Amino acid sequence: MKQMISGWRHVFKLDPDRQLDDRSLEAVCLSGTDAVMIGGSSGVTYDNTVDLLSRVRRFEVPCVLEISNLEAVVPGFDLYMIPIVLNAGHQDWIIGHHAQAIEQYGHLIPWEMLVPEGYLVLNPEATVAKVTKAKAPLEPVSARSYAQVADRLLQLPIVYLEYSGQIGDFELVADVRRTLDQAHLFYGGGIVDAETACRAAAVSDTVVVGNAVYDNLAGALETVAAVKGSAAAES
Ligand SMILES: CC(C)=CCC/C(C)=C/CC/C(C)=C/CC/C(C)=C/CC/C(C)=C/CC/C(C)=C/CC/C(C)=C/COP(=O)(O)OP(=O)(O)O
Ligand SMILES: O=P(O)(O)OC[C@@H](O)CO
Ligand SMILES: [Mg+2]
Repeated sequence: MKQMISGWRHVFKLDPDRQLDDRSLEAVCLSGTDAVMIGGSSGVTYDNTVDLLSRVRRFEVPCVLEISNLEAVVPGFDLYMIPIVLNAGHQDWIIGHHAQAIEQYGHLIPWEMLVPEGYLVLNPEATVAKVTKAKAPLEPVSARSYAQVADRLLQLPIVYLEYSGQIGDFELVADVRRTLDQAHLFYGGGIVDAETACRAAAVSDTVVVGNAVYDNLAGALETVAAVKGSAAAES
């Protein structure tokens, strides 16, 4: 499981709550990206998730579900990504919903298919920040400390610096990356073209591109080659 993710440099995140026509979806799936992640912080339902999964499954690209809502857990994905929002303002988003999920589905959970993600939500204006009442923005020293909780103390395989909807502070991202021991660093937020993608690729392990798919597909598609042609962040 971790081996699969450690090879990912570029991921497109598709939102079941947004419309994407067949030609655009085909371009995304054949773009050379390493994976398509399906998820969003609001409006995700069982029906719109099944629909998007079945459309992506016409292509060979790996497809994973990022669970944000228990009602929208659909079988048939390659992996299930489980966000743990480390700087959430309420424990529900750190472990509460997770415990409830296990209480409800414990015997049905395919543990080997679950991948926990230690999220740091860093754009206070994003829907995800509002939903989770995230303590954001964070000073670099706090971001580094949260990241080390995820990486060293909890041994999470992924630290996800989430700036959804906004370009991040790449100095902070680089700083966090340098503190990591074993976790893989996902960066997401505001990547819209080759230039922004190269900057993110230089300081992270995996670059996630979401909104640009819907807002500027040509720019979004440029990000694949840009990320894959960039040297990874140094360990
Ligand atoms: C095979 C099979 C069917 C197995 C099912 C077994 C099962 C039920 C497993 C569940 C196990 C488990 C522990 C589940 C956790 C359940 C859960 C609801 C946890 C909470 C997750 C969480 C913290 C969600 C908060 C929101 C969040 C971090 C979402 C991630 C996606 C994200 C940030 C999207 C960005 O959103 P976007 O809409 O783009 O934002 P903008 O509008 O700002 O752009
Ligand atoms: O939508 P954008 O801003 O590209 O962010 C990508 C992803 O990190 C969202 O969860
Ligand atoms: Mg979005």
